[in-house]
Amino acid sequence: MTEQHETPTGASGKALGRDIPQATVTRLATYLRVLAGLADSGVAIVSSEELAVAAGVNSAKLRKDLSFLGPNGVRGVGYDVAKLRTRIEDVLGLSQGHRVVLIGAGNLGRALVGYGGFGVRGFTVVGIFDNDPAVIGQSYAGLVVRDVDLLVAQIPALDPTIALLAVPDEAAQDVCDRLVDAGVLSILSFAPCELRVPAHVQIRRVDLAMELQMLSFDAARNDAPVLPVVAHASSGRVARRVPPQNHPALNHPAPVEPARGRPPRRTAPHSANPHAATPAKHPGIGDHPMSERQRANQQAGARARVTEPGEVQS
Ligand SMILES: NC(=O)c1ccc[n+]([C@@H]2O[C@H](COP(=O)([O-])OP(=O)(O)OC[C@H]3O[C@@H](n4cnc5c(N)ncnc54)[C@H](O)[C@@H]3O)[C@@H](O)[C@H]2O)c1
Repeated sequence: MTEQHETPTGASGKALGRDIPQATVTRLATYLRVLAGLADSGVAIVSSEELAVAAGVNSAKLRKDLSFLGPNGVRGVGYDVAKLRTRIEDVLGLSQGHRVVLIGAGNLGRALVGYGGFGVRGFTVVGIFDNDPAVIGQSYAGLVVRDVDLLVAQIPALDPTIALLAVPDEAAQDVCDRLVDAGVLSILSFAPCELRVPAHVQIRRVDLAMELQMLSFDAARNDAPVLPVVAHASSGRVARRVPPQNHPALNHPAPVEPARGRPPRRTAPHSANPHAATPAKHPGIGDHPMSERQRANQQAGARARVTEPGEVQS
């Protein structure tokens, strides 16, 4: 995500009476996503190592991030998933949920309001505005598109906390000004142009073309073939998928001969060709019976990695 302007201290920092670095806020959103998955799997307690692995950060960074939330977790036991989730939601200002208005019911706008993931995360679209007579009055996601000329008059009743801007570039500043006049304090713009807002208004800009350019640059810099890539929507971090055989998790050392005198270690039968590229088995997984918690955590970790297999941070 391309950050355009932000107030120096986010709402989360204000809520705690202390500053939380923006990078930490971004990672908190990732932890929240992982915790939601753990909770769905019935996991009640999670260790910092498990949570860190599932979130794709090292555990020291995770502990540092969570230290901004005040006392959390029990040494040697872990974090209470439900409590930590509630705490992060509080800090991110998500506890009450958000009411969202969309301006621009075109290709992108309709896709956005049709995306079910916003509602699950507490973002409810409460109003849609457009200026095209052919679009006004149409229904999307159960909402009738309103005339943008009524925006300033109708915003107070809708009481949105966030506005999504999905209008063409040339209309973006005018609509942005109207939103500010109507008292909207947070705007997420998909128009790639710069927008001017007063200092008390937070605006973030999603410039997908710029994200693609950054990936292009990354590929050129590494003089590598362009590989499938993933972008972390929550963090703006860009990652490159690497071929599975290059994934660090598969770079296990070669088997070591058992020490003389010790009983040989039981291993899976070798393939006929000892040099065949069989996938390395992750130590520990499958070797020992797992507790319910470990199994749930493994699933959660796997799920978290499903969208990011073989990635390395660039
Ligand atoms: N579609 C994409 O994949 C995509 C990707 C990245 C960025 N964007 C950006 O998102 C924005 C929207 O793109 P799109 O493809 O949905 O465009 P679109 O033309 O399909 O939709 C734009 C909508 O905005 C409405 N509109 C125009 N002027 C308006 C105004 N003054 N007030 C209210 N509504 C107004 C139009 O009637 C239309 O319904 C653009 O700035 C575009 O650059 C789009």
